[in-house]
Amino acid sequence: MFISTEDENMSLPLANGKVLESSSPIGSNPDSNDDESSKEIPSTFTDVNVVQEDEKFQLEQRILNLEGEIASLRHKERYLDEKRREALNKILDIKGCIRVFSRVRPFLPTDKRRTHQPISVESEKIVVRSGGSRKEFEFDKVFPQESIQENVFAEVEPIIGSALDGHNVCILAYGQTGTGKTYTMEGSTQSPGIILRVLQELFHLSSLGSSISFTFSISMLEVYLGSIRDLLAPRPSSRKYTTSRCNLNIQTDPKGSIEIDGLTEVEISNFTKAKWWYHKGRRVRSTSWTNVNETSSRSHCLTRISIYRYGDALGGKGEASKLWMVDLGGSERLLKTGATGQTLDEGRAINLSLSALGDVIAALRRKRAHVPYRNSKLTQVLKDSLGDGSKVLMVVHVSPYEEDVGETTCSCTFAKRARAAECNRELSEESKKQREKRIAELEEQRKEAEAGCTELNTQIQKAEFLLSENKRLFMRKYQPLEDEETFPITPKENVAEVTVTPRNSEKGLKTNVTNSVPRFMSSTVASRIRETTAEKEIHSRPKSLRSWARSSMQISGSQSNSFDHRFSTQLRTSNKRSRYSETHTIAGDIKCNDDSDIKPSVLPQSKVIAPSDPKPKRPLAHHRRRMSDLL
Ligand SMILES: Nc1ncnc2c1ncn2[C@@H]1O[C@H](COP(=O)(O)OP(=O)(O)OP(=O)(O)O)[C@@H](O)[C@H]1O
Repeated sequence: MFISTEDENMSLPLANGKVLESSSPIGSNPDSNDDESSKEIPSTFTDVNVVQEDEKFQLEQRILNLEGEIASLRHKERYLDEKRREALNKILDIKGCIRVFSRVRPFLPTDKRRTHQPISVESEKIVVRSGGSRKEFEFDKVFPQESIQENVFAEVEPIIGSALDGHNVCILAYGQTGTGKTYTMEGSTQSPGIILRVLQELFHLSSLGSSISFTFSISMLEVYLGSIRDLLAPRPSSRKYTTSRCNLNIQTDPKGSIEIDGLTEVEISNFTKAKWWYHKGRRVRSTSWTNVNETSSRSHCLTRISIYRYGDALGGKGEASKLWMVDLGGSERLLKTGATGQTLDEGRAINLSLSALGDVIAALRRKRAHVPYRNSKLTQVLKDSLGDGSKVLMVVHVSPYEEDVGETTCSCTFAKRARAAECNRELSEESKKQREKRIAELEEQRKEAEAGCTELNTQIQKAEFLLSENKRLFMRKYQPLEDEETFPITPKENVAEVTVTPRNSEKGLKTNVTNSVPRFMSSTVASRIRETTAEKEIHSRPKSLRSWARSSMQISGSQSNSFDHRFSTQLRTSNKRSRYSETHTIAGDIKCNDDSDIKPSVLPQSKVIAPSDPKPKRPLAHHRRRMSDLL
């Protein structure tokens, strides 16, 4: 509501919606013709000034209250989110940090060898019968032949939440060659496998209302004959191909985090782009024909999704985690596969690294002081995603055929080594029941906390909307001239703009902004502490994460979601500009038609490239060859 003063014809908001009816000066005599009185400042002005001051104060107060309310809601949200994460973590810990599933491949329509089936499935057990002997192998979950991709994914799904919560996660497909590892991980067009479903779920979960924002990026590599190859590097036609794609080095930072030198990393902003990049990478993977599988994978194919979390709910801190999805090369009896020459070498290399993986997992399970990661490239790459605090899920694939009983037994024995110590097998029936009860309780707690977080998030969004409206009103009324140019950008947004300017100028600009603003706009003690802590963390952080974390720290200073969005856009645009030349060089001849995905931070040891035209091109098949080619 506004009133007009007779003399100045200026509009002013009335506090608490009250209307000042009279246009005559309050407290003065309207009939008086006293000349002196006309020389004095009319009391109307004084009253109007008082009203104006009062309104200004009230508006400021309202803004401060809203800020307080938002801070308190965020605090509650953080608490509930912590509870949710704790409950999920406990559930996964009870279930085992290394979980092992088994999937039995169905008979294929093309196969006639169905005479006698040596494998049977009994509640989470695989029973292998051969030559009068009977062996039982217990798993956390067994998928019989008739299982479909959805059944498998339903069991994988909870671990995705863990990855989003900041844990490193590793999903591995293990098994004899031709038993369906690639089918499980990659699937077909009609029945997509774990990788695409995980990607879809990541985008889905991250889009649900939360104060935490996520960015994802994808990298793909294969461990081939003991060396690491970048599957998303520029095309083979590029001159840089040989040097950039092959034999990458593995680096460990002081905190034990693993980074691969020069590995291409692409920011994926949506599922379609993620899918496109994944298909691009997998087409380059080395495959070959063997007696056992027409398109046998000759390497271990690793897909890494790097997850970056940031937002106020994390108290201004940014976090990064990795989600590895690994289609291991098939363990094989070299005689049986009919491999010779290079294919034989590939088979040997695969077997050696699988055995190294088995040793690592067994050492972790037994909590040995020494874990032999260094014995293969595969285990070196996965080092920080197999050990402490990580969640590992292995799907062991077995063949339904009689003649594969030997390999099936080997695979199941491998799985037995890998299973967590606290697996069901060692528990009595009573303990199992208690364990299930505890899991149900925790699941209940997790759901409650999750619902609470969603509710709080809605409240925060409402309060943030009111806050931004009140701030706009304040700016319009009381700072119209000096802020005309920047309006409707709030002071926080000004701070955000500072993040994209060189670090040297940051302080000065921040100080200026702070000095010229009303008290609700200057940082509170809490926010200053938060910023200082975040800054300290950034400087103690590995170099690779700093640039990103710095941005996220300042993002956390924002107070509205819409602002977060605008800020990210600004940041991206800025990063895009500053890295354009780098992107261009690295991407080589990869065509960029949408550079909005350029990663907001650069892991210095990795190449970051802009996405290409999302129209899949002809398979590159550079390493693809058939046995016939070798003869
Ligand atoms: N659950 C399944 N349902 C239908 N077909 C399957 C299933 N599992 C595997 N197959 C089929 O079996 C064949 C071999 O599977 P796949 O290539 O996935 O095996 P693999 O274990 O990855 O082999 P390798 O280790 O040699 O790469 C493929 O034709 C695949 O489509």
